[in-house]
Amino acid sequence: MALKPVLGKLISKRVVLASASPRRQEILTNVGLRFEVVPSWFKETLEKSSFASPYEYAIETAKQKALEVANRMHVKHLRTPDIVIGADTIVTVDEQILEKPVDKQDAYRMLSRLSGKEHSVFTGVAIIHCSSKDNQLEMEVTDFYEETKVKFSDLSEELLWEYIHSGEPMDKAGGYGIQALGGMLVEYVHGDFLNVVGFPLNHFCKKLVELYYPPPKHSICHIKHDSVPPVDTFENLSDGENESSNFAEHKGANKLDNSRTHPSGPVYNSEDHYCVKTGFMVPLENTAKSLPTILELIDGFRASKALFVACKLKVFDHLKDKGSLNAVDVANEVGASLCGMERLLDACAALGLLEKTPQGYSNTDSANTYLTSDGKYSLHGYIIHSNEHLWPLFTNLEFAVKEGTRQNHRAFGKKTEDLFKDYYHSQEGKQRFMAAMHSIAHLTARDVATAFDLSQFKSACDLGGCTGALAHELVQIYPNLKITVFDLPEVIANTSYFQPSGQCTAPVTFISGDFFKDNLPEVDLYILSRVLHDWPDEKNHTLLSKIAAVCKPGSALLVAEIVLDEQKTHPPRALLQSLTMTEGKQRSGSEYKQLLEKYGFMNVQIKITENLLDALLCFRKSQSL
Ligand SMILES: Cc1cn([C@@H]2O[C@H](COP(=O)(O)OP(=O)(O)OP(=O)(O)O)[C@@H](O)[C@H]2O)c(=O)[nH]c1=O
Repeated sequence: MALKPVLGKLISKRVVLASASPRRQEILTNVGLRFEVVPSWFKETLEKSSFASPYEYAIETAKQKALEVANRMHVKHLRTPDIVIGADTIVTVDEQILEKPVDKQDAYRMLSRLSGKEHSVFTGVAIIHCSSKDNQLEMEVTDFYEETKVKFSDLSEELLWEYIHSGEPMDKAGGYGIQALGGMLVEYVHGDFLNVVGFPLNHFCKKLVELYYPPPKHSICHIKHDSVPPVDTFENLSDGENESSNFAEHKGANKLDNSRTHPSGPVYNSEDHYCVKTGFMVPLENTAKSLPTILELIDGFRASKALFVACKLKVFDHLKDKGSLNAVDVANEVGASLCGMERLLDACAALGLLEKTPQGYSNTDSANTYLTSDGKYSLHGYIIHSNEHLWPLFTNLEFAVKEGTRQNHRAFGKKTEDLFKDYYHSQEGKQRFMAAMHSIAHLTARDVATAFDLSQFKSACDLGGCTGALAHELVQIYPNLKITVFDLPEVIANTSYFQPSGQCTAPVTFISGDFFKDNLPEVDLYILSRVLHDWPDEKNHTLLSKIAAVCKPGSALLVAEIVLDEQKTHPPRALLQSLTMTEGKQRSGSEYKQLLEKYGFMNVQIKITENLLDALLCFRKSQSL
């Protein structure tokens, strides 16, 4: 299938997936779609009895999820997205709609209803095209649904509970995940498997074909018995010499239907495809589903380096201050050659980081937010660290893989310990390292702080809390919390630069110490953010034993780390990070649980936040170890 023409239509657009579902993100990423994830805040509380059929409920929920995100992004003066995609998956059995279970008992009720029976999985999808006129948001909604039938084997009580205790059912409609352990419960699947997983990719692509490649009038036909238009392949698509394939220009000809995908709607007939043009087309035999991803991976390093250099030269900072500038001005501001700067600016525009107009170049909203050194969620520090520290390490990745050791000696001519000392001894190195840590901590702080309700805790200590970014967020959310940031003296001495302005910083105090050696304060809640993955087992043993010794029964430990899925293949960021780590390691949810339980921390709860860090909360059990 030549997928590129259809997905290629979205390449220059700002596509937003209004979903927190990691499965949806993965399905769309796997086919090379580039999008941002903005989970919807729409509560799934529509009155089910007011819908004539379950799929109408799923479509309406999907639509509301996407509308909420489109409106929120517009109102917050972020750049209005071009396309917002929302989806909702439900399971229906005996005319009942099953969504995500609220607790284990609920999961039990759902799974025992599904046992031995065939049920339907519906995913409703809404694609919203947005535009902004006079600051008014205009939206055109296209929606559709897909149904897949699934049959479960008879499930014994034992198997059912074992499955529930695996934790898998909790964030999934119907209380199962067909893509993982839940697959073992399934006798057959009739229809699109990915629809069950959470996103009907095939139907989605067909819908895009309908929207972006409307048929010439003579090819319109009506079909009778299918909710899916009969476009069997995407290969014979072209931009058409006289046929614009631009969505906006075609709205009239092939008006977006705001209703269900209806059997009698205008659709393609697969035999009537028109005008195959060269250009964007990739011959069928040379193309593969994964080609866009592979090409992106091949070029990924160029994009990263272009971003790093633009940040290092403070291009985004200059553009933020000056508004729109031409290449000559930017080159002069940063002391670069004109021809080099022109190419860099064009590359940044192509990557969607800058806007290019006849007047010059200007920052996109994302660049202002993330890439300037004083942006609201500035990643500048992390980008500079990536350029100066991680890039040289990755250049030596081949040696790291062959030798199984960190490559600091090759990358920097220094052993790891000496390099670390250097960091802390040179003011520049220290600030750079702290700025990198601060970037990530600040960006993730809200999601980590709200992953669990922490209002019961009165005192907390963030061990290795560095600049206090998480601590400051915590005290904003939990005004009764007093929190201590505990870190090495050389870190604490440099925290003042990172303190938030306009916020009362009194409930956050800083203590110097080495958490491997010094006494830890007695508090209700200990926090380890991005610590455990970094150290070898012996060091974690020392640290967790010390926390366990001082932590009173009922007190808790909050851990913020990337939590791998049980197959340890997701999220890719964590696995790529591991490539240059040799002492520590990334862990799955069950591995963290096991580690924490070993030190007497029970009731381990895990929250996958969809941000760069996930969160785990556990409580010190009452009897001593
Ligand atoms: C049947 C089944 C469902 N799911 C997941 O169930 C969630 C449904 O809930 P939702 O309300 O549609 O989505 P969400 O996860 O709450 O995300 P959001 O879009 O933000 O509402 C989605 O995750 C799906 O993948 C699986 O992963 N595997 C399966 O076999």
